Amino acid sequence: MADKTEAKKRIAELSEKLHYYNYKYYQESISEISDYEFDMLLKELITLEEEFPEFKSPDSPSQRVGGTVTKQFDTVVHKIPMLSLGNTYSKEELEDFDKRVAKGLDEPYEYFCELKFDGVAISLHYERGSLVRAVTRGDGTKGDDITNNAKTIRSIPLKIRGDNFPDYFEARGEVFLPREVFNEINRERESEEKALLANPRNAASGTLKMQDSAVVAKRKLDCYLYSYTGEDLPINSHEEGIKQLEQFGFNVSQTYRKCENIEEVFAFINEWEKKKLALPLDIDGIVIKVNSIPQQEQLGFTAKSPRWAISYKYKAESATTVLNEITYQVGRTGAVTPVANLRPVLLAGTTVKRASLHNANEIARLDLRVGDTVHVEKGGEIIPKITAVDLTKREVGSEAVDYITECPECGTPLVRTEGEAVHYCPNVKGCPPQIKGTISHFAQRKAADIDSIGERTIHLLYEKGLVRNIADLYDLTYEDIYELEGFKDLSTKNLLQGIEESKKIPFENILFGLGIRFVGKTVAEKLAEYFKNIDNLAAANYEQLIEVPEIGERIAQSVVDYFKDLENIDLIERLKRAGLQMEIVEKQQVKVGNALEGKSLVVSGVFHHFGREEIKEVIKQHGGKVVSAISGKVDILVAGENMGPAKKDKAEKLGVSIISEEEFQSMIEQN
Ligand SMILES: NC(=O)c1ccc[n+]([C@@H]2O[C@H](COP(=O)([O-])OP(=O)(O)OC[C@H]3O[C@@H](n4cnc5c(N)ncnc54)[C@H](O)[C@@H]3O)[C@@H](O)[C@H]2O)c1
Ligand SMILES: [Zn+2]
Repeated sequence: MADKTEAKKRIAELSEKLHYYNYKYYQESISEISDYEFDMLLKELITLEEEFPEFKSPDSPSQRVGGTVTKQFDTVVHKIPMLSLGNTYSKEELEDFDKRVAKGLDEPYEYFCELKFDGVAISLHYERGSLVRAVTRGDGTKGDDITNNAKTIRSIPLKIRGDNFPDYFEARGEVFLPREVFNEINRERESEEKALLANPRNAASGTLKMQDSAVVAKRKLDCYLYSYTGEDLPINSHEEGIKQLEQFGFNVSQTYRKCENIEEVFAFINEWEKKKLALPLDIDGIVIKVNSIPQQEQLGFTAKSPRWAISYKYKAESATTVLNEITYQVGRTGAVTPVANLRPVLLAGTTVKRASLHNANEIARLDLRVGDTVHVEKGGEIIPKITAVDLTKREVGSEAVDYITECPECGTPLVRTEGEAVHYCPNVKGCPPQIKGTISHFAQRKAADIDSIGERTIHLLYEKGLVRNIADLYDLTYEDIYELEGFKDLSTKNLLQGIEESKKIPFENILFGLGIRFVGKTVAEKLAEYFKNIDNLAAANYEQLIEVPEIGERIAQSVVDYFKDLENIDLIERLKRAGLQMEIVEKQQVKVGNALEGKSLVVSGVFHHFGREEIKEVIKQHGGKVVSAISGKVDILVAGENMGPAKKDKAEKLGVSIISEEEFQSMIEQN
């Protein structure tokens, strides 16, 4: 692009776009475009700015770390800036990097390679061996003080191991959400019908900026450290820093490798491209660092990143194909999901024919039309998605998608609640996929656990008219099942056995299995524990329901609505008669010690070594009783981080003894 005016215009355009995506990404933890698309826009900007330096502004996205500090936390100025990393998706550019290093040093050097963990950067400050502060990267020069949130991460040591440490140092690394935990959170959110979290990185970033550390603690974040930083530290190489972090007791991922030359780096890259799916967390590439610290100093920094390091990013695999048709799926709750039916295309080793489109907004955002040529991408996720439309290939006369107005399965007009993205079929009790979905929801492992009944069997039972709701399962006879296609004596007996076994399943699981809207597994447990049996729960009114800890308005209303429906009451009567568990069985307490015998305790705040429920359990195991409110009858208040001052005042006034988590631990360890 030689034209000056055009270049100026494009630079302004790119800068504005990148500022916007940065804002979304760092402030709201939302990715509106893929990282690859973002990086390509940034690359275009850098190239243009090199050609036309007169248009490069000091606050260009090419010159600064993308984040900022927020108002909700105290601001901390970094003693040593926290920078970004240059990145590339191409091996040629990596070779160019190696050439620049060779030229800049003019002596032998080696690399230290690490995985590029896809999370959020953090700096942990240690004074005389104790954690005093945890800070986000922010804009690179100053970040947010998120110490309380970081302390909920159990692998971060509050005190480091050994006694040979500098007065002050920083351990820098990446906070992340393990993929398993992420999936678990989303399964839970799905059953509560909350919007799903987009990916583990954005979820980790959103979590770290939450105001309530107790909620953060539940999210089970983890952290890998990869940099030992400070002034005049007694180390000569990055490798020595890593070893030092390990000795201090930090969580260092055992995936790094020292490489003698760029060929070994390439081997490392290729190896992890295959192995990365087996890791407990997502990585988006490899970080290559010059190992020697004096050499790092010699190479120095640009405004935004070190010259002695670079990240090689794995490109999410993508392909181009044609959108043949949009079909619509109806789920258990009646939610309608549009599905893109594609001309089959090979992507990341599998043939892709379909991609999820989420909802009507997504179709509008992509401005998708039947017949369009589209880009599909498969990142860490299993289900491919459409990332963009190739407008140059759009056929003339193509028309915007007319979203369906009636349920494709039962013909009922769809509804869309104000402010919600999703359309629903309201015919809960008559819409086939909703009925079948309700039954498979009930049969799942976390609910009634009838593993001998799969989707296919449910379909057959439905088609034969044998099952219209979950209570019908308990009326099934040997003959009913034996006559189903594919069933023999043994499989029939197995299915009946599975149904019989479900009568022993605890009440809280059955309650979850009923599929009351917004009542996920955790909520069902809370309700069961509080109301003890189904009759109490059915009799509870809205006010009583929102009294229950962690039960919000939406859930309370949904429970009230459920039990108002006489068909549901009838269903529950039938389940009771069939012999299902409709009340909780109090757990037998395992006795571990008697240090707290006869004492009443209140727990408050966030704990480092225990989860909230866990500490209550431990108290009971040692003979203590857990109560929820401070009163004159309480003996001990176990105070975690971030305990409310009002609670503390009250406890002091009433003469309740207040102990720390550490004191609590030594109390119970004494016997
Ligand atoms: N999709 C979007 O809308 C959007 C918007 C803004 C940024 N982004 C993405 O974020 C990138 C910019 O973020 P960035 O400036 O943090 O750069 P970066 O994430 O590409 O690299 C720097 C970061 O890598 C992390 N890291 C992980 N493992 C590391 C290791 N072993 N050693 C050192 N650092 C390690 C650190 O957090 C460090 O801050 C962009 O390139 C883009 O891919 C995407
Ligand atoms: Zn329907």
